Amino acid sequence: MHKFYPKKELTLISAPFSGGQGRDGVDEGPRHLLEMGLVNEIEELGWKTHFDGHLDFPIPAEDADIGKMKRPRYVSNSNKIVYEAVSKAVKNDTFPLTIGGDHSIAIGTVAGVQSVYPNAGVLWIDAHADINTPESTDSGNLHGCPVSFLVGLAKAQPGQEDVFGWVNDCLSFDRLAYIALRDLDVFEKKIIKEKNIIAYTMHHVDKYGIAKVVEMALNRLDPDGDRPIHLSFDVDAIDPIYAPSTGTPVRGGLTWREASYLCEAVAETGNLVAMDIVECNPHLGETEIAVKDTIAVGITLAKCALGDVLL
Ligand SMILES: NC(=[NH2+])NCCC[C@H](N)C(=O)O
Ligand SMILES: [Mn+2]
Ligand SMILES: [Mn+2]
Repeated sequence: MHKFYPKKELTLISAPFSGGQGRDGVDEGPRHLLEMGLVNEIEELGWKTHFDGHLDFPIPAEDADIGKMKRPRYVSNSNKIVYEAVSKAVKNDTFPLTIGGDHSIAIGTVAGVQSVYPNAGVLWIDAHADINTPESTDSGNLHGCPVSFLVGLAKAQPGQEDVFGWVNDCLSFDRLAYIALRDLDVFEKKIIKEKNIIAYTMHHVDKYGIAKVVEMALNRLDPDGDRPIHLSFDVDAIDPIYAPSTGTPVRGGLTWREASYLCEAVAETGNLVAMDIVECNPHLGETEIAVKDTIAVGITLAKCALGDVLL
């Protein structure tokens, strides 16, 4: 029996949002995941699935940059909607599986889970750390910043409109762990070291193997084995050989099986309470097969995390 969701019910939250970065198409990710049979695959694993349709994110009439931040009001308002959907799902004792959309939507998913499980740990699987602050970001793209809002590093500057004021430092540094990192900005490296954030790069995956890395990450994130775990999975953690259709691909990533194993191992803890699958962009990719592969790996990750076993 599932520790947190004994009814084995799931709410599929579709967040077709692309405002956290500049490339069109990532908002089409959810539609492709659904068309390739995501719901059916989940239900075959015995999860009763609720799906109320795609979330709708109104575009603000006025949305000037704030400092370097692009589309700050759009990102903030949309995340409030994601937050409500996720916290409602958890309160109804249904597993929130959120499909994006770009990774900025994890502001809402993590804050939503934390509102019900304030001791939950977050496993952030990504080539990137997404912990830039509105000051440290080079790109101004908020999908590179969600973690900084969650851990309270991002603060509105004097005289600036505080559009993200509602995200109140819900995550402590010791309840965050990274796996698959390989493309960090200077500030991100500095803050990970300074705050002693649990972080396993691809170097560690090479050195210890994925099984040991997941074990070490979980032991540090959840020393007593009783913490709810939120898995936030950016498909660019996976090598572009397997998942090419994503906005910021980085070579040298997880293999298909390493990514699947990671999800299986998290499922085995029985403590998984929420999952995000983000950054599938069906507009990117050289061929139709490239797009299909990327969507297929997204579906595989969900299945593995929801308890699918090979035999
Ligand atoms: N969720 C992502 N794919 N993030 C990529 C972030 C890239 C870069 N670090 C930035 O701040 O813009
Ligand atoms: Mn990311
Ligand atoms: Mn990434």
